[in-house]
Amino acid sequence: MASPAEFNENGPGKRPRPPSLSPEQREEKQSKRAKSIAKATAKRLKKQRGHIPEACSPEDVRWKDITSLLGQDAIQKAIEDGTEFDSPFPFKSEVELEVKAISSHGDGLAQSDEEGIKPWVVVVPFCLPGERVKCRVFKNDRMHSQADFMQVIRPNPEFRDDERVKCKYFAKCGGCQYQMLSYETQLDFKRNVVVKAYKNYSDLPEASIPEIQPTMGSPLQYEYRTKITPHFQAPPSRVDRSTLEKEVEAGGKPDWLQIGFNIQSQNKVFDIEECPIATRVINDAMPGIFQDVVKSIHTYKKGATLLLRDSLDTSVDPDPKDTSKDKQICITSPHATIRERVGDFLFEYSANSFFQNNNSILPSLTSYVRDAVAALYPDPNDPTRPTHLIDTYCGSGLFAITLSPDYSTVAGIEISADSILFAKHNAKLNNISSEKMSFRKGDAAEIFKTVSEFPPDKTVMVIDPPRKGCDDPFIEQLLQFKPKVVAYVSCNVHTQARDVGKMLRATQDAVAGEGKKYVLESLRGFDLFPQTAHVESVAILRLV
Ligand SMILES: C[S@@+](CC[C@H](N)C(=O)[O-])C[C@H]1O[C@@H](n2cnc3c(N)ncnc32)[C@H](O)[C@@H]1O
Repeated sequence: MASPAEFNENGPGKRPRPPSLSPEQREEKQSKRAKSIAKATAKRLKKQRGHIPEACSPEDVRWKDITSLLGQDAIQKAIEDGTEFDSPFPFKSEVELEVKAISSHGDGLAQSDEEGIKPWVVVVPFCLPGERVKCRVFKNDRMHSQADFMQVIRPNPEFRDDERVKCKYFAKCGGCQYQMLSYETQLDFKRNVVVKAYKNYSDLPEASIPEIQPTMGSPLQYEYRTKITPHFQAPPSRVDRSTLEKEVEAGGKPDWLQIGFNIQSQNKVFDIEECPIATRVINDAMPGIFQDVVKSIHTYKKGATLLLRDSLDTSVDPDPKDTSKDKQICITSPHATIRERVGDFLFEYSANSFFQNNNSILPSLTSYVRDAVAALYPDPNDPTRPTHLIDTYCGSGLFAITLSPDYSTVAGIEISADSILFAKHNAKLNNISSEKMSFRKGDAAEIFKTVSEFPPDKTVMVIDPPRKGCDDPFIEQLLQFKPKVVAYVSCNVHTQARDVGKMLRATQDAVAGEGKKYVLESLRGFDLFPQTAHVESVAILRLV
């Protein structure tokens, strides 16, 4: 027999019908429900928004790689189910996974092969597609986790040969994760980064993107880096300064003092004795420089970053033609002047300002840009051949000076006052007259105010911005000025793809039917940083 609770006017086992609500009560109830849904949605969106990375940021580039591995359907389903943040791998769990792909930053993208595990990617450094790895999860994010590499369980011999690794800190240090690869494979992987960048960020039809050329390799694959910046932390507060002073005077090195680079994925420094990608003079100078830090560590209140830069000896008079007195030295003062040769040109710049960090590839890089533009005008008597060059984001004049033999008039612009002083000095050093070449300090977009006498249809514009790429006012003014050729050199192929896409699309829309639009003539990656996943890229655009 049914109990009173089970037996009611609606019949046995049925819930009692709630008393009917007045219209006001119903309205109040609906409004409460709407508010609570809005609050939950806002909370959820806030959580999600925190996870939506800025376009072209490293997180966004990684997300594109993850999306491509998981597929849009799996992501859409997880969003609909509200499970895109529910990791199957708890924090600190140790898991064995299959590496399915490599990200644009050189990390393995791994997945579980266990049945029933939801679509999820684990980003693991130091492993390669086709390998089985063991890793420890340290962060969970949207549809992916990040993990520390622990061990390769099943290597992929097609790619990996650990005998190739030259650095004793491999997999402890966060850098140089491609050392187990042949150099050929490193260049292939980097070419694929350029391919993906243009696919994901240019928003251009496939037909507008030329076949991406093989990545230009670096003549030196170790001992190439002309600048390194190891760092160390200040004495902990528990340490008594005078005891410390006595300890270091007696030749001791406190255990807590580590001078070097950060441990992979940690904010913790480890001691280094060498850095095989840094030049020989930097490695030779390193022990003495570190010893000076140890001796004076009691004087530091904060941690510090050291600067070690390879330079020609600047106590010798500079001579672009005479290399007989060239001697490499290691410079540590940020206020010193650094000197380098690039092909037949000599450059000087302030130690604390920008200069490319791999001198060995600079002649190939600069002559590639020069030749790629010249190749568009194979006939030397072609009256349409460009005569004017504008070097934007010019630093101390690298492209303006090395390309200058092909042009009658050259202008450069750069935001750093120091670099502009050196650009002017470098023009003189290389015997280029101030009538032919001028530099000014300012935001890149300001160049358009000063080049009114430059004929746009005979002007080549080099663009070499920082990682964030060009800002919109710059691109807008470039599109008004319309230089005949644009050579876009970039240390971030993703922002380059975005900017090149804007330039092509804008001219396509603005002058449809008139026949004046930018086309992408060529695209090529440059390996300025062998053993790392980083790639630079040169895009040549022409107005046709
Ligand atoms: C990637 S470096 C290239 C420098 C030079 N082309 C070279 O290869 O040595 C980018 C340069 O852009 C400069 N820069 C950054 N923002 C700028 C801006 N808004 N306008 C002009 N120059 C800028 C930096 O100071 C830096 O020298």
